[in-house]
Amino acid sequence: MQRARIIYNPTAGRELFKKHIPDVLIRLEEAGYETSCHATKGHGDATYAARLAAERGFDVVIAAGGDGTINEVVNGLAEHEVRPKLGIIPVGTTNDFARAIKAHGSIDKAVDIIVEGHTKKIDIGKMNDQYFINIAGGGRLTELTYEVPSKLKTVLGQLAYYIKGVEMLPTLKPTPVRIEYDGKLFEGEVTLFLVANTNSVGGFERLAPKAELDDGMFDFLILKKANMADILRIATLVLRGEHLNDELIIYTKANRIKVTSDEKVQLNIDGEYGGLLPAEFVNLYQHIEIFVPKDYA
Ligand SMILES: Nc1ncnc2c1ncn2[C@@H]1O[C@H](COP(=O)(O)OP(=O)(O)OP(=O)(O)O)[C@@H](O)[C@H]1O
Repeated sequence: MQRARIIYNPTAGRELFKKHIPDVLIRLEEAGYETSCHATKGHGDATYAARLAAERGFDVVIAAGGDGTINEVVNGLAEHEVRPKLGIIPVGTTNDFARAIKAHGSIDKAVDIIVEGHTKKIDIGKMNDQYFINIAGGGRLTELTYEVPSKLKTVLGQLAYYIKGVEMLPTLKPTPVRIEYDGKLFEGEVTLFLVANTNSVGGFERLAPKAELDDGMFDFLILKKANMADILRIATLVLRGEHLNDELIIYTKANRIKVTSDEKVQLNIDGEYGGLLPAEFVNLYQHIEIFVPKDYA
C-alpha cells in the first residue's frame, strides 16, 4: 500500500474542506493509499509539513488549499532528491494553479484525478532561494495580491482583488529596472514585470497564453511605463487575450532572468510578498511530478 499525506489549510477560501475529509480519506483508502492529514497552523507550516513528509518517504503529498498552500508545499518538496508525487485539491480563492492543470471545479473532481493516477512532470520556478509554481514578479501593480486581506477574500472571493486593484490604480508609479534575460537586456521604467510558469494568473487565464508547464521556459512579460489610462486599456485587452502586441508590452520566453534596480522594489511570489530586488529567476525543468487529468497527462 502506498502512503499519502494530505496537507490542508483550514482557513483557505471559504473554509469548506474540513467537512469533506472523511469522504476524501475513504476514496484514497479504496484507491490503495494509506492516508494521514496535517492541518496547517499558519504561514510556513505547509512547507515544514511537506519537508517532513518527503523525509519520511511518503509516496504522495496532497496539498489542499489555495495557491499559497500549494506554493508552500512545493517549497517543502523542491530541495529533496527523491520527491513525493504531488496531488492538488483546490479549495482556495483563485486556484490559479489548479486552473492551469485543468484540475479545478470540485473537491470530488480533484480526488478523481488523484485516484485515477495520471501524472506529469512539470517545471517550477526559483526566485533567489524561494520556489514558485505560478508566477513571480515585481512592480507596484503586483503588490495588490498581498494587500487583499484574507477575511475579505473569504467573503468576496476573487472580487476582492478587483476592488483592491481599482483602489490602488492612482498610486501606481513606474520603477526603473535593469533586466537581463537569456542574453538580452532591457533597461528602463516598468509598471510591472511577470515571470509566469503557468498561463493562469490572478484568474486572468489569457495573461500568459503561451505558457507551457513542462517546456523548461518561463513566459516573461514586461509592462513598460504606463499611465492609468494605459493600465485600464491593457487590463481590458488582457481579458480578451489581445495584449501581447501592445506597444507597452514585451512578451517572450526565457529560462533565466536577472532583475536589479537602484530603487527599493517589492517582489511577489505566487501572490505573496517575496522580498526586495535584486532577483534571479531560474526555471527548474520538470522538477515536480503532479497528478493531472488523463487528457492533460
Ligand atoms: N491555520 C492557519 N491560519 C491562518 N493562516 C494560515 C493557516 N494555515 C495556513 N495559513 C496561511 O494562509 C495563506 C493563504 O492560504 P491559501 O493560499 O491556501 O488560501 P487562499 O488565500 O484562500 O487562496 P488563494 O491563494 O488561492 O487566493 C497561506 O500562505 C498560509 O501561510
